[in-house]
Amino acid sequence: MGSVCLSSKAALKSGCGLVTAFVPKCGYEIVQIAFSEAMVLTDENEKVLSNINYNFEPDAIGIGMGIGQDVLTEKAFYHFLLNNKTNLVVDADGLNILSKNKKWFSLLPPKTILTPHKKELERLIGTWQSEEEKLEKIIQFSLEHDLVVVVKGAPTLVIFHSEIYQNTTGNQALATAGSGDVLTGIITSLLAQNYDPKNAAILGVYLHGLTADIAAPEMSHQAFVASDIIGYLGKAFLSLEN
Ligand SMILES: NC(=O)C1=CN([C@@H]2O[C@H](COP(=O)(O)OP(=O)(O)OC[C@H]3O[C@@H](n4cnc5c(N)ncnc54)[C@H](O)[C@@H]3O)[C@@H](O)[C@H]2O)[C@@H](O)CC1
Ligand SMILES: Nc1ncnc2c1ncn2[C@@H]1O[C@H](COP(=O)(O)OP(=O)(O)O)[C@@H](O)[C@H]1O
Ligand SMILES: [Mg+2]
Repeated sequence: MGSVCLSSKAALKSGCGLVTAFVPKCGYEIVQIAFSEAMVLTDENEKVLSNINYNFEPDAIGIGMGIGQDVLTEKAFYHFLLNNKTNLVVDADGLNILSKNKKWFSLLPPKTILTPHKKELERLIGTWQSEEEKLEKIIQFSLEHDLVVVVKGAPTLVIFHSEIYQNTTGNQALATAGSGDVLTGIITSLLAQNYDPKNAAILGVYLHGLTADIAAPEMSHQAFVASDIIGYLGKAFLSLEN
């Protein structure tokens, strides 16, 4: 549930106006207490997502953080993809479920943003023997399914069709639990604010890293945790204006 709190808070503190978290019943109090600014809708199931539905049209959706891979959730994810037309960011176990059902790539809206770390990427596109082969496979994957791929790492790359953007911010302070969940919240928020998916990914990755560059000299790499990324977003946005 922590990953949902982190990505919801990151989204609201990246400038979108409203955030609704969709969680199993067990998550209702947790999210509302952890982050009262988020609205919370619950699944009918106590423990896992079994039926993803809501009666409003979000501007963007981020899905996958903390959702696990229960068979009920896989089925719910499939039905969600069948009906969804909203701009989408898929992360974490959302990526892992896609990797187990590769035919579902065709259900993703155009320019859907995927945010795999190295292991999630391997599950999506298979293994590679060199950096060149890895990039070729991702470009092929992006062209074939019209996807924006955020290749998380040091440095992070954003790949869209045959375009490769290398991020210039960030440091080892980001190697901490939940920092990817926060990144998904930031990118989803920018997508909801009408940034083109490629630019939402590029700007989101840049801001995410920038928080660590600003914070590390003030609080060390060791003591920096995912919530600090959220805490330093304001300074990161302000530094863009200089
Ligand atoms: N506070 C929370 O609630 C958190 C929840 N999280 C959720 O936990 C679930 C599992 O996420 P994980 O990413 O931990 O699990 P994964 O199973 O996707 O990745 C874990 C394994 O992948 C490999 N791996 C991960 N990153 C790698 C890298 N950069 N290079 C090489 N190998 C790597 C390692 O073998 C590791 O054991 C997700 O749904 C995620 O959203 C995590 O994001 C952590 C924080
Ligand atoms: N040494 C590093 N330098 C820069 N960024 C890093 C480093 N290690 C990890 N990161 C960043 O931290 C984030 C980790 O994401 P992820 O593995 O999904 O974390 P989690 O699932 O715990 O939220 C990615 O954005 C990655 O680029
Ligand atoms: Mg992650």
